[in-house]
Amino acid sequence: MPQLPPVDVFDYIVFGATGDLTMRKLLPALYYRYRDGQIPDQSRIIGTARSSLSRADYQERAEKALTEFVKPADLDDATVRRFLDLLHYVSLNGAEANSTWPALKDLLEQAPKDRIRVYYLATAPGLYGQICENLSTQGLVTEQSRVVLEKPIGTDLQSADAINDHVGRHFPENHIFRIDHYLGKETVQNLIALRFANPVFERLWSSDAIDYVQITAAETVGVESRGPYYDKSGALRDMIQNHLLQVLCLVAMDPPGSLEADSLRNEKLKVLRALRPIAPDDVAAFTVRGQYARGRSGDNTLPSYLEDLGEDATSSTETYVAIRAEIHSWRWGNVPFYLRSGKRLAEKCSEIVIQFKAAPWSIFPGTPRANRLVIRIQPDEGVTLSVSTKDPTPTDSLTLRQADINIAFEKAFGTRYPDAYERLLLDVVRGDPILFIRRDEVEAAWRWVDPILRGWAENKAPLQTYPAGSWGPEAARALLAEDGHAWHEDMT
Ligand SMILES: NC(=O)C1=CN([C@@H]2O[C@H](COP(=O)(O)OP(=O)(O)OC[C@H]3O[C@@H](n4cnc5c(N)ncnc54)[C@H](OP(=O)(O)O)[C@@H]3O)[C@@H](O)[C@H]2O)C=CC1
Ligand SMILES: O=C1O[C@H](COP(=O)(O)O)[C@@H](O)[C@H](O)[C@H]1O
Repeated sequence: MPQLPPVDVFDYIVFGATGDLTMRKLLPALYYRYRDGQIPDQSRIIGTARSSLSRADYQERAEKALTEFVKPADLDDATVRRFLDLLHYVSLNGAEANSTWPALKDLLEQAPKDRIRVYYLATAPGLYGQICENLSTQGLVTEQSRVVLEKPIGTDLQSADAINDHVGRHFPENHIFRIDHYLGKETVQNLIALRFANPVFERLWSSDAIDYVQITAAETVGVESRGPYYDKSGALRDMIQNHLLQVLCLVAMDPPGSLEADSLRNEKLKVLRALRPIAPDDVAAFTVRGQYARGRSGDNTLPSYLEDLGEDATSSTETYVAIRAEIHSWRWGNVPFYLRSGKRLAEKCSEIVIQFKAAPWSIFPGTPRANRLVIRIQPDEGVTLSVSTKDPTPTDSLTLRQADINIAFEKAFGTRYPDAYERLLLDVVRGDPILFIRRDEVEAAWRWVDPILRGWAENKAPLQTYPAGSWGPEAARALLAEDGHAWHEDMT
């Protein structure tokens, strides 16, 4: 594999450094980039959180996280030791301008002033504005500083605006990196290549040839230890407002003029603004919200969401969403985009299904079958085009059989598929914003989501239940059946 060039020396300051995201995703991603020689040894990773820990305690936690979340074959003792040497820890309450900030200031000022600083905010979004204000008051925002904001930014348009305004008072827009890790997934980036480097697809990419589109992000895991966050968020804010809408933008946008960040973002924004609003009174017709009940997987009983939350919990938070979206544009008139995401579903699978229209007339026996393109985001990243071919079984007539043209990327290219964060974390150091979200995109996404949340809050769509380990509520099947369509797992 070609050696990637190292980035410039940097200080990565992670707020929320003891949390789930840092341990499960950020540290493993930085480890892989370090192992591959992309991170210079003089760089530092400075963890901060309120917990009182020594540097050695933090290094110990980080080592445990690497053991748990990096493939054993990729862990090499000497490299792990050298990586742990990059780590520092400062105990600090990001929400308070108290006496703990000077410790961070002292540490940062040990490095040359022009060193790249990345402030990564992996805390609850309600803290983003205050942390940035404190950084600014302490004189820690240098010309070479960037800030990374994790999703979801806010809980609705109003709170997102307030956060963006607050952060924007201390960092210029081109130094604010709003991360959505779905954009860092190889197969999501590959959508751009697939669509705009292969005219064979782009020429068919509209309502002329496409019947409908499905975008799914299904998880088998439940809410895990993130109950306190998730119960206030729910699947619509956690997955649809950001990840699925971003994927929808890449599927639906017009060709950007270039690979410049703003060129791409302008096209995505047009899609978000063309989404047909779903008014609170329409949520029953266009959305399904569900929560997992106790279910089964093989011989195992799977707990309900309420059991996962803990003793005596009550909640009407949705762990599943399905939406019939429409894009009001010349290209996509009359093409439904079905979006769905849920926890404790039957399979872990994120994919896009492009269902083409059938031939208008068939000279073959039986009902004509339409082509289908499936873009597998994860796992088993790849693309499958199903086509009709002649059935080779000797018969006296020419009958058809479905077959797949399949590319499994890892096998085809013989390379490991890096986790999305590996790419994105170093894009921030390089100052490359193409895979990050601009403020107006976040706002347009909330503008579409807010009325749905309002309709649900007014109980205009009942909360359905579904057994853990299933494909979600029956009502989600009915949502497609009304259009004469079916979810991928039900397609014949
Ligand atoms: N976990 C995931 O898979 C994903 C998470 N995200 C986003 O990342 C962010 C973090 O999520 P996650 O790691 O799951 O959350 P956790 O609850 O696991 O971690 C929160 C972190 O913030 C720290 N923290 C809390 N309050 C303060 C404070 N006042 N000052 C400084 N640090 C504080 C906590 O440490 P302490 O208590 O010691 O202060 C802890 O390190 C959220 O915005 C989430 O939406 C986005 C994508 C995926
Ligand atoms: O942002 C989030 O994403 C994960 C799912 O990410 P994936 O890369 O495994 O598909 C989800 O579990 C989490 O709830 C959400 O906050």
